[in-house]
Amino acid sequence: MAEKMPAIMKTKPAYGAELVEVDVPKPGPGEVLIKVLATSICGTDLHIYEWNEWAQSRIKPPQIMGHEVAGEVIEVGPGVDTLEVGDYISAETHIVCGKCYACRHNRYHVCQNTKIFGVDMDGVFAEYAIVPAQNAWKNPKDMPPEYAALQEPLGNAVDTVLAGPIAGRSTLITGAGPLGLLGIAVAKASGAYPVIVSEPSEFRRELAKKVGADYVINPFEEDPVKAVMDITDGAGVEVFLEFSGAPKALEQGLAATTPGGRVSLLGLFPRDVTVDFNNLIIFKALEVHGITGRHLWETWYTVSSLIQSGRLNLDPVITHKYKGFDDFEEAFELMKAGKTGKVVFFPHKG
Ligand SMILES: NC(=O)C1=CN([C@@H]2O[C@H](COP(=O)(O)OP(=O)(O)OC[C@H]3O[C@@H](n4cnc5c(N)ncnc54)[C@H](O)[C@@H]3O)[C@@H](O)[C@H]2O)C=CC1
Ligand SMILES: CC(=O)[C@H](N)C(=O)O
Ligand SMILES: [Zn+2]
Ligand SMILES: [Zn+2]
Repeated sequence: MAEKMPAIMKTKPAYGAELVEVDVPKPGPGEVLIKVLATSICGTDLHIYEWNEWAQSRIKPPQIMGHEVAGEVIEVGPGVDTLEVGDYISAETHIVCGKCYACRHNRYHVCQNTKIFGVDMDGVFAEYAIVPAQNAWKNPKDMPPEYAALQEPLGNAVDTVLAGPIAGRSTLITGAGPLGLLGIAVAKASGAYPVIVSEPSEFRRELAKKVGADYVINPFEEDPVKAVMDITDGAGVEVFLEFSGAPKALEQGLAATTPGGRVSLLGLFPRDVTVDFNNLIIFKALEVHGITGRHLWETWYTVSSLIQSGRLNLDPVITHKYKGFDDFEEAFELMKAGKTGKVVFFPHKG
């Protein structure tokens, strides 16, 4: 195996990233080295690429980017007895402590000492990468690597959609970015109907329909609340799933939710948000869930089963595939322009 490898690295505290040659890492105690078979771009990677305020407050360049991955174990570090060479794995990105109040209440997804790989340490946008053995998830051998890499964001979508009953429920999804598209796939696979999607990008509304949305709305051209009321004969939706991070979408979604309905909030807002709590939440007795990360490890079992069931319509979600990293800047710029669903890199050109 080569001693050097290409990697997409945040080399300096500024816009963009660089494709650089770095040493192939060695696994330390409790770590494995994987050959990266597929790795996909997350919205968080875009924040790091663009070097927004959050990224400036959290990322310490130089650092290899990326955290959505599928790979083959090629070397096992000292003390690792749960994995062996040849295992086909993906990785939970939250490295949790197991000791804090949250972890001791089985709430690992909100561990108070969470470290995230690809965010707080070198990630997986490379030909080889280090994964903590405690974060490895073993994949069935026949799962396509591009699906296996998507399990991490699919976990966010599963926790959002399945935070309450969904089968047979009318559902509004605001935001059909990569995560919203995965949310549509999970909602449809789980029996939601109708699935109504509010999304201003025409490109992404078309993707939403391909994934299985029953109705799509352009919130910049028509009132989504009125559209939802027309579709639901004035009742509103039973379930509102927020995947946009847009304050207006939040307000519209709450107004479109039927009294007593359920709300799951995954989208991250750019700033503090003002909401009419009395009339949009309290007097409607809405059930509201904040969603983050993935429940460890039950969400991974659910995601893997959903993929293996064949009921998740993932192919329309994966809009761009790249062999190697040479065109990574094109990939990031297309994603920034909202002209993609999920973007997947296959690092090895052979
Ligand atoms: N809570 C968590 O653990 C995580 C949260 N996130 C957040 O989830 C959200 C979705 O992630 P991505 O799909 O990657 O984001 P994205 O930014 O690619 O997609 C957001 C979509 O919302 C659409 N949108 C904008 N204004 C809208 C409006 N008024 N009504 C309806 N749609 C509107 C945009 O056109 C875009 O397609 C982001 O805010 C991201 O930061 C992502 C990962 C984990
Ligand atoms: C930080 C991330 O983007 C990651 N997908 C997560 O679920 O926390
Ligand atoms: Zn992510
Ligand atoms: Zn903890």
